[in-house]
Amino acid sequence: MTALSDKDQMKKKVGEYAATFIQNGTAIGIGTGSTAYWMIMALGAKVREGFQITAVPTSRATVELAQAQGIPLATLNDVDRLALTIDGADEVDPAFQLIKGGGGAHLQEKMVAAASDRMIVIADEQKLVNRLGKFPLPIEVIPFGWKQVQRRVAALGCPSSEIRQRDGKPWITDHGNYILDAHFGAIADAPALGHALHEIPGVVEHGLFIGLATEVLVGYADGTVKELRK
Ligand SMILES: O=C(CO)[C@H](O)[C@H](O)COP(=O)(O)O
Repeated sequence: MTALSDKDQMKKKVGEYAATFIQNGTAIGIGTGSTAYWMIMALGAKVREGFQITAVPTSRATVELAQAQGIPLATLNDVDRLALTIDGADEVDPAFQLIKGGGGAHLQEKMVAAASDRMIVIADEQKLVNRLGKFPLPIEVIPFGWKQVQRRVAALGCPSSEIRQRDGKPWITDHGNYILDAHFGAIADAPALGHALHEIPGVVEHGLFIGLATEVLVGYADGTVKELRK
């Protein structure tokens, strides 16, 4: 097995640490991405030791990973509320506002987080920012007429954006849509921008997570994990 990079070590530490927050007998949301991967692997080990859990996955990729680990799954329609969601992020600011959607799963991730009593964000230290916006903001859009959405996004102060591509073709989300990656630069008022984006016909969901994260766990290069408080 190849050695993990320093960054992957941070992700592994924080993902595994987060799994210790999961309580036996609860229903939880499980995130998507390379940090959530380690939390799901650790959860799989707990399940094999007899832990009783029901997990609502946030993407098809997470369904496959969790199934391979033998983690019992449910859909969001099967549950009333979730005790906890654990998920990664692309950027985290001091007010625990997030940019998510680097993996294009932010639509389901936001629905699952919103149905959860707590959202624990797991991130390596490189994800911490003073102001959101260096990471391009993922916006899930209906393929029909997406250029109209792009114009409206530009009018909100976004100088450039592009449809996410794979192998020269638009990358398609789990829900059959495109992702518009919008380069806003430093975002002065994330809640206001989030509301404005929701006013654009054709926007399905954007990657600004406001008022959802309750706790942030950060993995540092020295191997430590810190729990941030607001
Ligand atoms: O929002 C996400 C997927 O839609 C991920 O949580 C985010 O992109 C962070 O991913 P990673 O842990 O691989 O850096």
